[in-house]
Amino acid sequence: MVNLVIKGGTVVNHDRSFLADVIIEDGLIKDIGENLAVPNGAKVIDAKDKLVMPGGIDTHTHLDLLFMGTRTADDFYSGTRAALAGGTTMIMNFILENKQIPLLEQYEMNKTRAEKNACCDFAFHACVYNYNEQVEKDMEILSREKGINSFKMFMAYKDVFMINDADLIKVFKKCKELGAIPMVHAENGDLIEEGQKKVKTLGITGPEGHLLSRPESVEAEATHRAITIAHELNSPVYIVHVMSKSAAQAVSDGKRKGTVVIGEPIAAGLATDGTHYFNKCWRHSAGHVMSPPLRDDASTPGYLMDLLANGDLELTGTDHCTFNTNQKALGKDDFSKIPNGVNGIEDRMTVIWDRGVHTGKMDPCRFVAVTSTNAAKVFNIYPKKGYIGVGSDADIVVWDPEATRTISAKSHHQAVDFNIFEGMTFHGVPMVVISNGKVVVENDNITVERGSGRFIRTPCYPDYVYSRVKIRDNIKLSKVDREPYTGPVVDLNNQPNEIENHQIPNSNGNFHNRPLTKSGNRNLQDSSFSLGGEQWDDQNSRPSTRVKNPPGGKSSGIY
Ligand SMILES: NC(=O)NCCC(=O)O
Ligand SMILES: [Zn+2]
Repeated sequence: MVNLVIKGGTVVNHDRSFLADVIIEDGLIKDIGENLAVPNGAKVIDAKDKLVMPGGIDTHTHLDLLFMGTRTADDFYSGTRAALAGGTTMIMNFILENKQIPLLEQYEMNKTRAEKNACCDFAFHACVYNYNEQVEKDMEILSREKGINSFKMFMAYKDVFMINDADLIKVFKKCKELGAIPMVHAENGDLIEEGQKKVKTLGITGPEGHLLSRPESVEAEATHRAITIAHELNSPVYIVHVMSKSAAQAVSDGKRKGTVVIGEPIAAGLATDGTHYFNKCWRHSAGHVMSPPLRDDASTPGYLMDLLANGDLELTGTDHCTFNTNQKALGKDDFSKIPNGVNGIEDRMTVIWDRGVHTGKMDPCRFVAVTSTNAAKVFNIYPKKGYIGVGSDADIVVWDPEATRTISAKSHHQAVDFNIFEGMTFHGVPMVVISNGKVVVENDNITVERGSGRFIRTPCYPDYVYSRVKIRDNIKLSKVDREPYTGPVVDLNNQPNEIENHQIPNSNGNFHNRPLTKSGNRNLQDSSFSLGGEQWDDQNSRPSTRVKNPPGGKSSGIY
């Protein structure tokens, strides 16, 4: 393999940055230091005034996915090529096939496709739609033998992928037993079904119906539910694509309560918004349809970026799931049939640099953490990935922080004919991208090799996620030592009839629900309201019940 030397740049890791040269040999980082000698025959990359950072890890992609009746525009080749063009050197794709196909078979199908076509390294998350013995067995094999440490469940897509709460809890428990990470798509699928019916009844068929039928509260409720389940089980939980302020707030609150919750915003949610659903152009509007939807509150992207900067949100993906306009058009007369998904695999790094670092919200080290290192830690592949250190994989991006890029579907490398960031100019551009020790992007020239990407196994029990869980599991609840109760115990077989005891007819023949007090008076918790003006205890003497002067004074008006 050709050796490389990156000369004179500023190495940026998640924890510090420093001036250094980086020597790469056989796909690995061989040495890091100032003024290193250039080995014979090595190619030199001038990184003066540039940043040398770990290549991005996109935690959430859907390449080569058959979804809502049609296959994504980007497959493993075009998708990973575009990823590299944008400075991302590893993707994590969802195994999401027809749920009738056993999970293990789904895994083999995806692995074969990716190994043949991917140009950068890849890992997988598996999806689980229900729980039974077969699923349990497959989860065990996937996590113990096949290198999968994450399982996603959909709380939405009713009758397609949606899992019920009882099974969701079982999968969480199984994940915990295996040291895997339960991930959730958090939206309330039942409420979405109601929302879609309601919106259609109003005659709304266009893409705005997508947003209107999936309001923020539907996302926030499911996010809160998933975090509550995790909290009660002392399990970690990973919330994919946090799209709204209130869902993000649920993640923040969960963290404050001590739940091990990992929140993943995506490029789309960090730089554009749901006002596009109201655009007069159907193509434009439908091009933004994804789930959960972008929010029509224009301050949401900035809010999500704030939380990404302060640590409440942890890492970033794209949910890259692209459909061309003629595919989106499957829903031209019914918004609920528009294939869900948007682009981002190529755009994410630039978008986050611009909206995160260029705005002063985060420093370059935090940028590295949220685009690469934290993903490597969460999925247990750090410091092989996500780090510029001796022995780490040579997945590196030489970054120009000042250069700008104007995004357009005409010039991007994603196979889709639409880009949600069309015409937007962002600061921060990859000048050189190195994948597995090879230069694959240099000044806009892309030289990738189909099938060169390797499958990266993600081992169970990542410390970053599980160390707190393990400690807490050892903290046992202790009982209170006390003298046993020796007094009488009521005999349940010898009770007066409950109905006779509790329901007392009033003079109208209606029933009050509470028994008399010990002194024989009406229980004040019981309503004394009667339309007839009569009270069931009218015959008993009561302390003054007539109010001559009502609060607020006597009225002399007519009313
Ligand atoms: N997100 C989306 O709109 N499409 C991909 C499937 C999913 O993740 O929900
Ligand atoms: Zn997704």
